[in-house]
Formats: sequence, C-alpha cells, structure tokens
Amino acid sequence: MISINVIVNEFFKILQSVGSTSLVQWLLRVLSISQAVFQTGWPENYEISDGERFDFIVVGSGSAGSVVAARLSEIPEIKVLLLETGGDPPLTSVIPGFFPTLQGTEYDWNYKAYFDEDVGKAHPGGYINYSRGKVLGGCSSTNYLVYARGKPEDYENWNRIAPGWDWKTVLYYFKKLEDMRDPIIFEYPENARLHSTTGPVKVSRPQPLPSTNAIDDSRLQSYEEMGIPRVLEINGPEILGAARPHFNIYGGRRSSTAESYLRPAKDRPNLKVAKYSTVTKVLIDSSTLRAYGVQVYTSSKKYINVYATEEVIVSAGTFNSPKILLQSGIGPDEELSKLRIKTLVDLPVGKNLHDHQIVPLIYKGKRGLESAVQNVIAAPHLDTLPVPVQSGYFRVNNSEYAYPSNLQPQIQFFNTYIGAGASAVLLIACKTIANLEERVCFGQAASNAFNEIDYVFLVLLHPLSRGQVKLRSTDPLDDPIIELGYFRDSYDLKVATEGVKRMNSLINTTYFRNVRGSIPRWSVTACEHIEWGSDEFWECYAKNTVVSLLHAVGTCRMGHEGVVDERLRVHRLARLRVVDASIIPLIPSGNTNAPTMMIGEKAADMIKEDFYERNRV
Ligand SMILES: Cc1cc2nc3c(=O)[nH]c(=O)nc-3n(C[C@H](O)[C@H](O)[C@H](O)COP(=O)(O)OP(=O)(O)OC[C@H]3O[C@@H](n4cnc5c(N)ncnc54)[C@H](O)[C@@H]3O)c2cc1C
Repeated sequence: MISINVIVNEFFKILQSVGSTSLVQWLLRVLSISQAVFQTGWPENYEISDGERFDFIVVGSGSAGSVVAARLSEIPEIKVLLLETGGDPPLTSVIPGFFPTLQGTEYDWNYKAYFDEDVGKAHPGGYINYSRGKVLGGCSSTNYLVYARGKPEDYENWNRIAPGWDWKTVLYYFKKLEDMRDPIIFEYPENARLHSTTGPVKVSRPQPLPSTNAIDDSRLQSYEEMGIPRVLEINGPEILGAARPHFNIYGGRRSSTAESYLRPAKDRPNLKVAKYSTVTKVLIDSSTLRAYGVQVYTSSKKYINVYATEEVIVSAGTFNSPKILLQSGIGPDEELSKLRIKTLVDLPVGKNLHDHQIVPLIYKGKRGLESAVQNVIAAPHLDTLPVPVQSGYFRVNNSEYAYPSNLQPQIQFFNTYIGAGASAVLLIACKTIANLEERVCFGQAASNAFNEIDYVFLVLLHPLSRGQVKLRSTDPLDDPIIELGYFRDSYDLKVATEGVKRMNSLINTTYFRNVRGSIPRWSVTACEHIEWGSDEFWECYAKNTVVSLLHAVGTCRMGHEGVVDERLRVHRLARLRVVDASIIPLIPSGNTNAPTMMIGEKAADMIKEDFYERNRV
C-alpha cells in the first residue's frame, strides 16, 4: 500500500520541477515555503570508476560523515571521496515543518527493529519501524530537528572510558559546530559562555505566535508546580528543568549537515561526493591488517573497488557501520562463524546497542473545538515550526532508583500541544510510524476528537539494557537484524514507570484542574487484566507501548573493551576508523544529533593530526 508520506514526497517533486512558473511560485509563497524551493547548491554527483584512488574515503554522509569529509577537504592537497547510498535532500527535508513526512519513504532505510518476546506486545509483529535517513545529511536531514547536547557528566563518563572526551574538550567542538541565532542566550553570561556564533550549524528557537506563547507559558507553569523549574534553555548550565527547546532551523530551512557542511564545500575540487553508492565492505590486507579501500555497489548495480592511500572512515550510522565491519570480517567470532565469514579481528561489533526508549502519554485538556484553531494557525508557518513544544529533564521521586549519578537527569520529556480535531493525523502516525495496535491508536485519536491534548514523549535517558545488531546473511544488501533489547534489565522498567507516575501529576496542576483535564483510559491488550491506573498497570503500559526516540548508539563503542580506541581507530587494524553515533559508549542525556556532529568535528581534527604526523618531512 502506498503511504501518505510517499504521496506527499511525490507531490513536492512535481511542484519543484515546475517551480519556476509564476503560479506555482505564488502558491509556494502562500504556503510559506518559497525560501526552500530553489534548493540549488547540493554537491554534484561524482561517478566513481573501478580502481580509482583517493587519500581518504568517508563512508556515509550523515551527521558525522559530512562533517568529517568537509573538514578533511579543507586541506587542499588531499583528495577526499564521500560515498553515500542516498541522493539530495528533498523539499520535505529542507522545509522544517514537513519533518514527519520523511519516514517510510525512499529517503528512509525503513528498518524493522524487534523487541524481545515479552516486551512491546502492543506492537503487531513485535517490531517498530526504525527510521534512518538515506540521503545526503543522513538522519540530520530527516530527524525532528531538536538540538540538545546532553550534560557535562555524560562526557566525563566517556572520558573515564576513552581519555580525551571530557566536557571541556567536547564543549570546544560543540562550540566549533554551532551558530547560535537565539539572541536571548547572549544576555545571560552563564549561558553565553556555552555557545558560539561562528560555526556552520544554525540553531534557533523559532519565534512563537502569540497563541503558542500562552500555551508554552501555561505548561512551563505546570511543570514548576511539579517541581521541574523553568530554565532559559535545555542546553544551559542547569541539569534539571524545562524550556522551549532549540531547533536546527534558520531562515526557513533545516540546518542539516548536508546544508551546513556539504553545501559550503561543494566547489572544492578535492572533495568528490558519490551519491547512490553503497559500500558493501572494507578492503583489508589480511597479512598487514591495513585497510586500503572499499567495495562499492554502484547505481548501475555493479560492484567496484576504490582505494584509499591514507584512511577509510566508516560513518554509516549505528546499524550500517557494524554491518559493514561484520561483512569485512571484523566482529565477534561466534557471529561471523555462523555465516562462514572469516574473522580477521574478533571485536564486539554490533553489541552494546542502546537507545532512548519512549513511553507515549496523552493528557486531555480543555474540551471544545476552539483549540483546533491552533492547528490551523500552525499550518501556513511550516518554515518556522510554531507548534507549542516544551522539553524538560527530571529525576524520579523514588530515591531507590539512583542510577545514573545525580549529575545526570534520568528522564527527558517532550510535550507537544495538539489542538482538538487532529485525530486523523494522530491515527495515521500511530499506525504507520509507531506501529501500535489498533485499540491504542483509536484511543489516542479519540482523545483528541473534541479536546486539546498534550502528547508527551517520556524518554528513559540512561538505560542499562543492551541489544545487538547482527548480519541476517552474507548478502551485503540485506537489512541487518536489529534486536532492541529494551527492558532486558529490570531497572530500566522501574525508572520508566516511576517517570510515568511523576509525569501523570501534570493532570493535578492548576491549568489541568481548571479545564477538568484527564488521562484518557484506552486499553492495551497486554494489560487488560490489570486495574487501570494502578502502579502495576503503568509498568505494563510502559513495557508494552514503548517506542523509540530513534537515538540508537553504541554498536562500535569506544574504549579498551570496545571496537575503537579514543582516537576512533578500530582496534588491531591500521588506517580504519569509525566516526558516527555507533562509537558512543554511553548514551548522553539528550538527543543524539548534536553529539554526533561533535564527534565528527573532533574526529576530523584527530585524523588531520595523524595525517600530518605520518607525512612530516
Ligand atoms: C526520524 C528521526 C528523528 C530524530 N530526531 C532527532 C532530533 O530531533 N534531534 C536529535 O538530536 N536527534 C534526532 N534523531 C537522531 C539523530 O539524528 C541521529 O542519532 C544521528 O543523526 C546519527 O548520525 P550518524 O552520523 O551516526 O548516522 P546517520 O545520520 O544515519 O548517517 C549515516 C549515513 O550513512 C549512509 N549509509 C549507510 N550505509 C551506507 C553504505 N553501506 N554505503 C554508503 N552510505 C551508507 C546513510 O544513508 C546515511 O546518510 C532522530 C533520528 C531519526 C531517524
């Protein structure tokens, strides 16, 4: 069945192809998307030939890969090849408000990720659709645009595992990538010192419309009543607190890594970007254990080899980087031998998969269709995303659950306000994106028919549970097996349940009491036998309706016991690095795009240092 997202993307392709006619231009202006329509300026496609040589080959142009390729090509003498399976970002990627229309399309790898048998029972088939961007910019071109960096203690913990990743060092790179366009930040010295205006990645907090401002304000007031303080920003000096988040949006466009790193570098003669080119394995000399190139499956469906005289850098993301390493004979011997792949180096590739899992919650507010106006008001402003969203951090009330340290929050939440009457949209998103069972989706949709709702993603920030990425077969074009492993450690479910209980107190705050708000009572098949609203019910609810914030990390983790060292070099191999979210040893307290771009920036400096060291005359 063709999905709505596919239809939307096809429609915009046609619009763009006739975008020069005045009627269409006028229409686009009315839709407030004219700023994005003339999206010239992506790098040209480079046709690679079998046997070609470069100094550096970067595999994957995502949040990290684009950064690495663009930074390396700052050295004019070196030749850099960036290989990417996808093509240019479509209009629906460039225009911020279309972000929900990219999942399930040709710009998505469309993976399925599986729960263990006793978890996620509200998902037919026991899986979720696990989206990954298949386009220039990778997930930074398809994600929900939230800009969050995590907390200092996250990086002090990385530093204990892999020296050189302490907060002071990573802050330098966060600042190097950032162009903060929210002027209020610079009025407060404690916030200002954490930010910069000189990097390529634009960050802003779209100006709210008067109506959204009032809603944001009332919710931030509610959180204060719940003991979650109002702060200036979620990337500020405070560990706990709530604010309107920052987004990678500026000038009506998404600030992806394709936009902020590849477009400005597109005319450098020493940077070649080969689109529609899928790397199937790394070429490694089995006697010297040195990487010397990659095998590529090209758009003309041929396998060819291209060679790297300096290094191969794998930046294909948390699922595809381990897949490429496993196909190249780098991984756990017990996994590789099952598929009769000769093990070159036995390393824990694919292990340590962890993620931010979400418990989806809905709070019903004021009854009456007047709030539907809010949905209508937002529609013509798709270039600025004026939807009331707040994000906050808290720890659960129960002191029994002390992990991680109190220098880190345990829960993050995103609260999106939706005016009455958006039930059809909710229903489609629930079924196609979240793959939840019908009675949950109908329950969610019904709650919004005549009432405003607050749709809350309650995020477990520091899970102890681990999943794994494995090869399905030796066919390099087969999807990998993704075992989510959620709630394998019972501690995670306890913290998530305590988090839900604390969030539910939103309904007792002044605003919700005044409008006679409630928690809608839809049923979940797996929890039918349990009294609705009891602690046991919320535990069952969390365990079975759980979805993902799509922040998978860790499958090529750094550290002595991991896959790469602190300079991101694959252990026991020469001239091969992994640079992307897969190297994250412990997931940070917040969304993963900014940390991954930071990894790209720091890696680029380390690669340049090593290059100069090797080539010193
Ligand atoms: C729908 C969605 C919403 C999200 N929302 C947010 C958010 O709001 N804020 C936030 O901070 N984070 C968000 N994230 C997560 C964040 O975007 C990712 O953690 C981050 O982008 C990962 O970066 P990466 O470089 O590791 O991988 P990716 O960005 O996935 O890059 C990998 C690239 O490699 C390419 N590739 C893969 N395999 C091959 C191959 N064999 N050959 C050649 N190329 C290949 C891919 O096509 C892709 O372009 C979201 C993610 C998704 C999918």
